[in-house]
Amino acid sequence: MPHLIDKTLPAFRTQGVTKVYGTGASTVHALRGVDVEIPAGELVVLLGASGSGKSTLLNILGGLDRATDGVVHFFADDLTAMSDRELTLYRRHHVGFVFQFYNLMPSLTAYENVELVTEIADNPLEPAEALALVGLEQRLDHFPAQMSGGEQQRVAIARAIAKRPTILFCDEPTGALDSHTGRAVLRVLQDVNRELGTTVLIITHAAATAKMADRVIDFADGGIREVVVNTTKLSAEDIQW
Ligand SMILES: Nc1ncnc2c1ncn2[C@@H]1O[C@H](COP(=O)(O)OP(=O)(O)OP(=O)(O)O)[C@@H](O)[C@H]1O
Repeated sequence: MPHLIDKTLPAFRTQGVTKVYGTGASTVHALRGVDVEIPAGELVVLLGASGSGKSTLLNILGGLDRATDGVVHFFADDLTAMSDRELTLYRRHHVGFVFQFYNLMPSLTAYENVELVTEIADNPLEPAEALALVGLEQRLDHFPAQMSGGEQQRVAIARAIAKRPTILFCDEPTGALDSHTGRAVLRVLQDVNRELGTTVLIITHAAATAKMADRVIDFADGGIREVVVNTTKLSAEDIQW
């Protein structure tokens, strides 16, 4: 699989992406023909009611799942034409994930949790450097149980960015956090986008998060209801919810 990235192309272009789960009476049409472009380098927020298809699209863009129909381009590469092996390489080289629950190894320190990834990546950040980027340079030797929820989520972000992904996907990254801590986590995601140039996609139920985005994609019933391109953006600390 070629890994040359043509910066003149959008990071993602989808055409007619559908996803159908199940068969017969239990069929669910999770995506009903999604056409969307995500320019490289943007911070994009996906909003929409529960069950509207946001996570399904994120999982398809992230190579965790496959579309039932339609085409997904990642720069010049067609993800929908890739073998399972190629999709694994795509995830390994280009994609970082952050989820609502941090999924850290409880028996490993913050440093060791990040090191698990850097040991198998090409040209990674040093674990200490990744942890410093999320403001945890003082917590390298702490175990998850010794850290707050917001700190654990920042370790999870450090782990995701340590392999220098092209894209960082975040599914409800502040869902388990109070608004003050959530803002600190959003600030880190904003810094990753600005300082590393990583394209960042955030799914959230906190609609105010849209104010820090370059682009807001509003989902409804398996499709895109509206895409708004913001002319001005707020800093994460100025967001209220
Ligand atoms: N593995 C699966 N098997 C069957 N149905 C599924 C599966 N995953 C998702 N669905 C269904 O697909 C639809 C879209 O789900 P999805 O998780 O993408 O929505 P969402 O917008 O991310 O929701 P939420 O905000 O609650 O996370 C829902 O009706 C859901 O029940």
